[in-house]
Amino acid sequence: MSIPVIDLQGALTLGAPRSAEVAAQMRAAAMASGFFYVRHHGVPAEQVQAQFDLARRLLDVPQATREALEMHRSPSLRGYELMGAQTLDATARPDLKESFYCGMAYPADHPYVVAGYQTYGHNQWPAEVPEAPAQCEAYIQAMLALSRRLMQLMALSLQLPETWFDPTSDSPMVTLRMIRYPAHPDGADERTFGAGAHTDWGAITILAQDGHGGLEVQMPAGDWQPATPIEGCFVVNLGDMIPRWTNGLYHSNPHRVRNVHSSGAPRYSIPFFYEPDYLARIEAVPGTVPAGEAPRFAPCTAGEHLVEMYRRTYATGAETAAP
Ligand SMILES: O=C(O)CCC(=O)C(=O)O
Ligand SMILES: [Fe+2]
Repeated sequence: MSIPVIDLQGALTLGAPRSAEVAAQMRAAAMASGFFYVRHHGVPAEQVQAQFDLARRLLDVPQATREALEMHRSPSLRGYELMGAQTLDATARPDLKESFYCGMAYPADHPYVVAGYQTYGHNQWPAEVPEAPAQCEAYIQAMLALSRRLMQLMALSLQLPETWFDPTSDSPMVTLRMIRYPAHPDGADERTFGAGAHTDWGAITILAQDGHGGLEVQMPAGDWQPATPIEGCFVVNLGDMIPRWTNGLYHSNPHRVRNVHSSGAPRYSIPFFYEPDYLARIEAVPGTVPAGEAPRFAPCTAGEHLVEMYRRTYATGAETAAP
């Protein structure tokens, strides 16, 4: 089994002619590995390239800046993740990666910012990269539009009205992360990873990766397959909220990274994590719980779920954090 490429041409707007065909392809992928590539996604190649250039500048700031803007200094866990700070697979060594996190610029008087909900507001930007806030906000808006459309196609794939999930997206929790993986060390043991095996926690992840490769996905049979970079495509994968929403019909599969194919160069990747509104209730949608059976997951809010996942993978004891 391999990871399918889904062509979004003719399916990028509500009711577009290829929507049903694309929804059927999504359903098949979601019931298998929970991973697929998207082609003709509407985001210009130049914008993606510019984001990689920015990632390099953001991660090249002096170490003192990275430490001063360390993510746990921000109530919403935005800023720099230092090398080795996260352990995505609790049985492995700390991840060999560093990253910069940012999110949507919600205004200070937004009720969720006022309430102090994690992931709302409070970005930390390095003075060395003055173009970062505006450029990241534009990229986030492009990713958010694509995420919302993918959620509409997912609704369609579940025989629901295309707009079914729209009300859960009023004030979404979104995280943009720019990651750098150093070359995998020579002689590294089998417990060493750039990102240890994990499932994503949210709804949809849209990943831009550079040309090196290194991402591997665990297929339903248990084997690990490379998610080889494909020019012009994003990798999309489903996070843990989707099995909750679909009573386990759709999957969020484990994946991991080892930067072993880059001939010693660092690997950059830019995942965008789309999660619904903090207060959105995540429970099985109609048609997914067989008659006479109880739902497989207890209902929860999206915020409760996310906060718990950050707590589990960062060793700092902070109440809240994202893969
Ligand atoms: O870098 C990658 O290719 C994947 C990163 C990832 O899985 C994550 O940040 O959740
Ligand atoms: Fe991930």
